[in-house]
Amino acid sequence: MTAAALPKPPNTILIIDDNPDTIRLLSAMVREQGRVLFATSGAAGLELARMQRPQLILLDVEMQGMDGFAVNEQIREDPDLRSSAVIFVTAQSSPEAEIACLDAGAVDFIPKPLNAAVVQARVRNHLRLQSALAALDDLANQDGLTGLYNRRYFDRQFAAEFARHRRHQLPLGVVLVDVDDFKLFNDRYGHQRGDACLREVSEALQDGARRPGELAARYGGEEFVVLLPNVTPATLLQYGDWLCRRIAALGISHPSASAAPHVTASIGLCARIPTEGDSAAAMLHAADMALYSAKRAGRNRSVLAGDTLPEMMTG
Ligand SMILES: Nc1nc2c(ncn2[C@@H]2O[C@H](COP(=O)(O)OP(=O)(O)OP(=O)(O)O)[C@@H](O)[C@H]2O)c(=O)[nH]1
Repeated sequence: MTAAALPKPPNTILIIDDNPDTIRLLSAMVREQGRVLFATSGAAGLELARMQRPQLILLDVEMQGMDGFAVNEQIREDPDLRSSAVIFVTAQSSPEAEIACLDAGAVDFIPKPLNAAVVQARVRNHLRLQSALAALDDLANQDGLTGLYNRRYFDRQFAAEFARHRRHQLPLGVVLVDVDDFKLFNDRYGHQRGDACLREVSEALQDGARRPGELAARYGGEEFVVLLPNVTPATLLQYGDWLCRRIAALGISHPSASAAPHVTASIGLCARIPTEGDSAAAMLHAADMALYSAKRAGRNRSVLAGDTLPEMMTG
C-alpha cells in the first residue's frame, strides 16, 4: 500500500463513561458525526481505543475506579493512542477544573448538564482538526516524487514489524531494489525522464505490495524498499525474481544499460525470524550486501542474503 492510497476511514468517536444514561444521551447527540463506540470503564475504554484508534474520545472525568485523568494519562503515554484527541466531559465547571482538563492534554472540555448544540459544535470542530492533522501526517510520510511512503515512515514501520515478528517468532522479509545504471539513464535522457522512470518503477513496486501489512517505500534516490510480513526465504526469492521481471517488463528504453537495452533493477533480499541479538539495521545491511552481490553478478537479478553467487566466489 502506498502513502497516496491510504484509506480514509470514517470518523470514530469513543465515549468512555460509567453512566449508561450519559452514554445514551451523548451517543444520540453525536451519532450523525461518525461511528460511535462506547465503554463503561477506563480499562475497557483503553482496550477499545487500542483496537479501533478513534479520532475523538469523549471521556468522563468522574468515573469509579480509574478516573478520566488516569485514563487520559495512559492515552497520552501510548504511542498507538496519542493521536486520538480527548475531550473531557465533566460536571465540574469551575475555571480551575477547566484548566486542569486542558493542562492534562485534552483538546477541549464539555460541561454537564449536556447541551446537544454545544456538544455537536465542539465535536464537529475537533473532528475537522483531527482530519487536517491526519492529512498533514500522510504528507509527512509520503515521498513527493513517487507517492510511495518515504524512508522516515519505512524506518518506523520496519522497527515495529521487526519487534512484532520477533515477539511471535515469524519470518520477516525485506527487499532492497536499486535501478540499474540509472546515472547513465539521466545522462542520456535528462533528469525529467529520469523522474518519470522512477515513477513507473514505483508503480510496479506498489502493485507488488498490496497485501495487508506489505509496504513499499522510496528509500532514497533510485533505491526502493519493500517490507513483506510473514514470508519464508523461498517465497521471498520467488518474489524478488518476479519483481525483476515486472520492472524489466515496463519496457523503458535504456540503450546504455549494461544488463539489457531497457530499464532493469537489481534486488537484495533478506528473510529471517528475528532473534534477540538481531536488529532491523542488521537485516537491512544483509539485504544491502545481497544487492551488492546482484550488481556484481551482472545486474537485473535478485539475490537472497546468505546465498553466494559463483561470480562472487571468483571475485
Ligand atoms: N532523475 C532522478 N535521478 C535521481 C534521483 N535520485 C537519484 N538520482 C540519480 O540516480 C543516479 C544513481 O547513480 P549511481 O548511484 O551511480 O548508480 P547507477 O548509475 O544506477 O549504477 P548502479 O547502481 O551500479 O547500477 C545518480 O545519477 C543520481 O543523480 C531522482 O529523484 N530523479
